[in-house]
Amino acid sequence: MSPQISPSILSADFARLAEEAEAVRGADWLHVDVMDNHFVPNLTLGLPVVESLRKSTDIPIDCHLMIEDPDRWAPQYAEAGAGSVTFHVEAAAAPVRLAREIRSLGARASMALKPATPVEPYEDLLPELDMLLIMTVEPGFGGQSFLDIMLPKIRRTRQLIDRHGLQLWLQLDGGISAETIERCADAGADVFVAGSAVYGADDPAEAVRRLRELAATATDSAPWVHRH
Ligand SMILES: O=C(CO)[C@H](O)[C@H](O)COP(=O)(O)O
Ligand SMILES: [Fe+2]
Repeated sequence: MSPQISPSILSADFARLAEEAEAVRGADWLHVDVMDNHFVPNLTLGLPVVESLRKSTDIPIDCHLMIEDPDRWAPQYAEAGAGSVTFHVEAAAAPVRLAREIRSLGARASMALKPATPVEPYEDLLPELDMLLIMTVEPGFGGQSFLDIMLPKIRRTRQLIDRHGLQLWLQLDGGISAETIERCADAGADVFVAGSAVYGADDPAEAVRRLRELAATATDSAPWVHRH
């Protein structure tokens, strides 16, 4: 799959969200970070904002739920019209049931792993998912530095996906920029969240194009691509 970019509105102006969505026209997704001040030490926004954003942009919404009790809340984000709903496995009581429920409501089901959560225990769950999110910072805040120590996990996950012949997307979130995206694409990721690197740029739409181009160039020369 050619690389996709999902700008994170965590780094946007929350008082002008519709305009901020327009500023990244051409992006594949709009990444919305929902934080509850329990699962992570920060508080952002919730369902009403997602419902409003959905009506004010054509860009599909990629909801990243950093909340406790996603089993209760995640389906409501699918019902609110999010195109993709990501829950954290560390918070989910029944991840398989939850992924199936999200899918049954018409959204893509995605599961996130914090940096210290290994992928291997979840190998058998992967067919239930449309996307796996590997956090490349500790969740909670934008603008943190990319954790290079995640690269081996990204490579191992790509190998697992390929070994099982799965179509699920591999998303990274945290510290993705023009400086880091190439090594991430080379390691096997194909969906990239970028907050500060996009909304901190003079021209956010141009920043999205440049990130996509850098990832595509790195992917073209990555050995894993040719195994398909
Ligand atoms: O989930 C997140 C933080 O928990 C954000 O999506 C992420 O941090 C994006 O911001 P940046 O690209 O600036 O790191
Ligand atoms: Fe996020």
